[in-house]
Amino acid sequence: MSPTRIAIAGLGAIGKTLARRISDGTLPGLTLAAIASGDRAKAEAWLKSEGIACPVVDLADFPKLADLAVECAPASIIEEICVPMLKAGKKVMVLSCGALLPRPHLMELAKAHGGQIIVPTGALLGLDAVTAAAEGTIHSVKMTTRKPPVGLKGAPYLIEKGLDMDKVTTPTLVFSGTAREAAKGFPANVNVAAALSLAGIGPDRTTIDIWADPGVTRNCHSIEVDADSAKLTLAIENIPSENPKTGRITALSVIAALRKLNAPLRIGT
Ligand SMILES: NC(=O)C1=CN([C@@H]2O[C@H](COP(=O)(O)OP(=O)(O)OC[C@H]3O[C@@H](n4cnc5c(N)ncnc54)[C@H](O)[C@@H]3O)[C@@H](O)[C@H]2O)C=CC1
Ligand SMILES: O=C([O-])CC(=O)C(=O)O
Repeated sequence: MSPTRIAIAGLGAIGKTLARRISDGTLPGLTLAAIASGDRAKAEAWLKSEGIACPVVDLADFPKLADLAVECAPASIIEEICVPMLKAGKKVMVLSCGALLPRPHLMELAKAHGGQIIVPTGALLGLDAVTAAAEGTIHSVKMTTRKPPVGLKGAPYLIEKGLDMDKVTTPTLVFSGTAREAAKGFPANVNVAAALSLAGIGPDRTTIDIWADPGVTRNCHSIEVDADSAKLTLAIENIPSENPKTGRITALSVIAALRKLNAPLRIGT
């Protein structure tokens, strides 16, 4: 069987970890085929320093070079990454999944051309159980996120409300609303809420409270799901990566999902 060719869009905290792990050959049946970066020269210099041989290309070139593209770039360029791949009937693994909520046409494009959008569990946990519960009836899904203020800095919602994260000295509830509203107001901070909503009862019935908490050093998410099959109480404390907004486990979740693509034994839903 020929190897599955993987492209990476975005060579940041997640993309660099992926590039290292795919190129070192520890993921059977996968090869690193292409990378797209916001800064081509910087990307080429980093790849050289790591001894990774991989072309840096334009996003439009992905469909001819790769079978699956991992989107780990700013949410604002999700269309540029997904549209060419999906039109070619290929797969895209999307990390900026909050940006999927206002873009149902991307799912339609996947359906029309036989492509697929894969949202990995990412910085969260329990999406296996939530998707299983969704095959029955889920009554409610509530999430609480608690991050160090620096992990929320720059969010459009905070800027709009004039909330300065440098001035937060006590735990502060900065947002309470639906996953859809959270994805819009915090596009680089709570993709996890979007993933949870897509797994369960959708972005308008999934709710989230976001706390800026100077007392925590990790990105903490807790989830309560009430369903006719089970009651779930889930919690994760993510150690930040080189990007304080992004937990280290996110790239590992992508690697685990990629490993499952061709695995002879597949664990979990
Ligand atoms: N679903 C989940 O559980 C999680 C999702 N995320 C999301 O994943 C995405 C990536 O996260 P990080 O790696 O931490 O971000 P990052 O900011 O470290 O890296 C993003 C990279 O994209 C590059 N980029 C900018 N414009 C580009 C373009 N036109 N083409 C290609 N690359 C471009 C930037 O130069 C940067 O290196 C973010 O949207 C983040 O919010 C992060 C953590 C968890
Ligand atoms: O917890 C993390 O590490 C990242 C996070 O919330 C997200 O992007 O959704």
